[in-house]
Amino acid sequence: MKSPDNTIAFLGPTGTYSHEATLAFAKRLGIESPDFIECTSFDEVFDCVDRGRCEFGVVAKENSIEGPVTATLDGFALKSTSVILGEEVVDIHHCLVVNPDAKLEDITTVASHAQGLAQCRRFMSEKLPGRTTVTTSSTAESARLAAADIHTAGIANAFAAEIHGAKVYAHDIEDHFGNQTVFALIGRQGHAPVFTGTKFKTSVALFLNMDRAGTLNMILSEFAYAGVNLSLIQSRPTKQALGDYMFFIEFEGNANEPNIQTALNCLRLKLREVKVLGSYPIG
Ligand SMILES: O=C(O)C(=O)Cc1ccccc1
Repeated sequence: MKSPDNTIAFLGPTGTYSHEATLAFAKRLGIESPDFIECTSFDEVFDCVDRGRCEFGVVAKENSIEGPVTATLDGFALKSTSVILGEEVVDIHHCLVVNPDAKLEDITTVASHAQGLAQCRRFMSEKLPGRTTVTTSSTAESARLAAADIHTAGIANAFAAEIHGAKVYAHDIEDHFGNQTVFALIGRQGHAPVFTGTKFKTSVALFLNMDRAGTLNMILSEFAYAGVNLSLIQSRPTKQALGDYMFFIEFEGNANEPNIQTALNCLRLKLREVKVLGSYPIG
């Protein structure tokens, strides 16, 4: 039986980009022999952490081509009580992976995680036009499918191809040079900080009272007045009613700094909820 301590949940199986981020976090945390829980979705990672099945989880937060990972933002904002403890940037180099006996003309279907498919649209329309696309739970899962079926190609990294028995047909098939994804290390609500640093970033989810003119302007003014530099603002539907949105905001600084506490307390007076998702070192 695994102990929750030193156990990290991530989007599996072995060979995903999440796995790579998880190994980097384990190293930074100084965990010598971590136990892992391989999940089939970011939702499941949140569940594992929220229910105390593991101490840590790893979720993809933002991609340089596709932008914020909406499943993760929704997890933080609407579902989970987990907090962000740190970030790790992973370089993403996708390969087209196929069964060792497959030729390109055998391929009728291209499978991958939604992020993988979205990051390789140009390659697919040039080299594999008109093929059926299938969304898999992860990139490494698509390598596993490709290894088992001569007609299915996957989009995954070379390590995933190697361990799941697929062959790399083409390297670096992503649409843009410098494709990177930021992963978040998460822990249960109230988890003590695990990383130290000099520069911090804070993530918050803001829920409005009602749809009123000037609310976004008011939110931005509080941050501007406190001299807080925003690095991300994203609106997401609350899923309560059409047109009902919340804001996911990230800014430089730590939630325990006085000017930031003042800004957040002012927002608490005017908004339905201010959920601090975590302050963690960057850079
Ligand atoms: O499926 C994976 O490997 C993941 O970790 C999710 C993902 C997919 C594609 C780019 C970045 C993260």
